[in-house]
Amino acid sequence: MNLPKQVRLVEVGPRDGLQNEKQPISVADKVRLVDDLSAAGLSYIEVGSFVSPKWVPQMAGSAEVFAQIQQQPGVTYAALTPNLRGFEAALEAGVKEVAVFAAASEAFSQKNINCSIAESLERFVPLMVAAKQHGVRVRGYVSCVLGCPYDGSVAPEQIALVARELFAMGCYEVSLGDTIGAGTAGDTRRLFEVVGRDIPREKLAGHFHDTYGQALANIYASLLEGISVFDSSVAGLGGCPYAKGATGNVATEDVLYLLNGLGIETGIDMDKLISAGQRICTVLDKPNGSRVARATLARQLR
Ligand SMILES: CC(C)(COP(=O)([O-])OP(=O)([O-])OC[C@H]1O[C@@H](n2cnc3c(N)ncnc32)[C@H](O)[C@@H]1OP(=O)([O-])[O-])[C@@H](O)C(=O)NCCC(=O)NCCSC(=O)C[C@@](C)(O)CC(=O)[O-]
Repeated sequence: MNLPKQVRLVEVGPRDGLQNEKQPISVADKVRLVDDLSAAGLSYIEVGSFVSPKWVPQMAGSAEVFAQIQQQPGVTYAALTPNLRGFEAALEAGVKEVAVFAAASEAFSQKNINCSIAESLERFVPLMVAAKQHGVRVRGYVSCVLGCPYDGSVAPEQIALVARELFAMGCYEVSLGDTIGAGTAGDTRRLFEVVGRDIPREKLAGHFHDTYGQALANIYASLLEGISVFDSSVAGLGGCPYAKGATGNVATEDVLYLLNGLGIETGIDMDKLISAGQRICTVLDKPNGSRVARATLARQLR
């Protein structure tokens, strides 16, 4: 199978990456991160989310972040919205693209958004109607596609079912999330093989957490299945508040290194990306989760 010539990276660091941080992060630092990422050539950045501040306190300042970032032409700045209320808040903040998120497992759906899968899909209907009225594009997520922290394994057919529902209600793309980062390359190929029977592969994306160190192998397996959109987080920031022990998303720098080595175009500048990641790690006072960034920075110090 031919690998795709171009890949789009969806940078989720400012949202998925920071949502789990316990320490307060200033709006200025979040804004700087988003601006650094657009300067590095990322064309899609998930900036924040409009969810209950009681559930995810770190995302409470998302409207201020949207107000202060320097929006660049050609860059999509998106927000996560779980319901109509979140969508309306995002709209008020000037957001032009949102994402809805469902789970493939009942237990995770309850823990994450306090309702069943069916109820979550019902909640999205008025949001989708409002999004259409306002010309806002909606991306979809399905969590727990390679295992659930509460229910264990989830059948690919169940994931296909939820993904089909999201398409049917108007999502233009659905990202399949290995929330706990436990999947293998074999699981990944089977997943896209099953989900890809009903949904064109160019409308699917991969979202891999790196808990078991398999994310790059899973991305390569996805490329072999014809997937060309991947979510990643600068410096490997993150973890999900409702998936204990799950580490961050695969680091954007590491995915870029893989893609550069395969001669696949992304339009991203590695040096600027590494600087962006290192800067936020300094702010958070935590080690850089990207192996490529660590190796590059260590070489520069020699
Ligand atoms: C969905 C709810 C709101 C349901 O929460 P609920 O308690 O069932 O809802 P509710 O309608 O009863 O509302 C409860 C309170 O929240 C308020 N509320 C209601 N909606 C909003 C809103 N949009 N924005 C702000 N506030 C809101 C509402 O007004 C009320 O306030 P109170 O009267 O108690 O003061 C809640 O469960 C929630 O916010 N969950 C957050 C989930 C989340 O952000 N999880 C992390 C992101 S998902 C993820 O990381 C996975 C992903 C996407 O990356 C892919 C992967 O890796 O798998």
